[in-house]
Amino acid sequence: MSIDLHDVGVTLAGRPVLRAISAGLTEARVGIVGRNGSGKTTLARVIAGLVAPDLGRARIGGIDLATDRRAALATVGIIFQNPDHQIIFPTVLEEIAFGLTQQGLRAAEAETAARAMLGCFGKTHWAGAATHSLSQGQKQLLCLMAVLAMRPRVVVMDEPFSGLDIPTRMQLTRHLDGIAAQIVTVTHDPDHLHGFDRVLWLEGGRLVADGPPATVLPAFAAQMRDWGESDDLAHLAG
Ligand SMILES: Nc1ncnc2c1ncn2[C@@H]1O[C@H](COP(=O)(O)OP(=O)(O)OP(=O)(O)O)[C@@H](O)[C@H]1O
Repeated sequence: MSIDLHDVGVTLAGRPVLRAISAGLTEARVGIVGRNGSGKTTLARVIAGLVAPDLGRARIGGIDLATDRRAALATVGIIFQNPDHQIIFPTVLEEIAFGLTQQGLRAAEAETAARAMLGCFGKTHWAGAATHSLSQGQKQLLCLMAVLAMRPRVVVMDEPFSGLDIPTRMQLTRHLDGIAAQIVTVTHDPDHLHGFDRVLWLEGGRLVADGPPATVLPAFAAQMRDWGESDDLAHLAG
């Protein structure tokens, strides 16, 4: 898929949060890095069609997802930073089946497809489990399965590893490695972007670097270290 961002600007509560972001993203794995408040989540939401740019335009495969919600549901899935903000149903099966019914499947078809998705991850025994009883890592995996069940061509993930212990993170990474969809991952941790094809670095809502991880990540890490060692809090993102 081609994610086309052309001069994207977003203003929230009277403040510019994204400014003149332009990029054509066709790579399979794209990372978005930046400090707290740099605009990463907002850009992820623009790409997922949840936030319409105030300036410029954002399209995926030529479709403007902010105005065509039906196309958005069929094309792109988003996994939020906190799975508790995403999960709404009492059981795992219902949670996965919901998106499928939204896409037009009958209840029985959706349930069959949801069970098949659980099977892909070796989790058929989770079907009747109460969603509130899952650990954070299990909830992240549930959100991933719920999104993948809808067969999106693009998956946007906002800090998918926050709050996960190392084994859970490794398991989730293995699952993600096998996914054919284009993945856009937001993170402030360069270590989470091994094997990625391209990295966008945001600072104060602007794109300050865009290129291969081997170029962008060392520069980003060096700048973060510099600011971390400085006592001048004027560097803090607002
Ligand atoms: N709904 C909103 N209304 C007003 N301001 C907002 C809103 N959402 C985000 N902002 C502001 O926009 C800026 C960018 O926020 P965003 O969440 O996109 O950054 P981020 O890089 O994802 O941060 P973090 O790493 O802390 O999650 C911040 O200054 C934030 O306070």
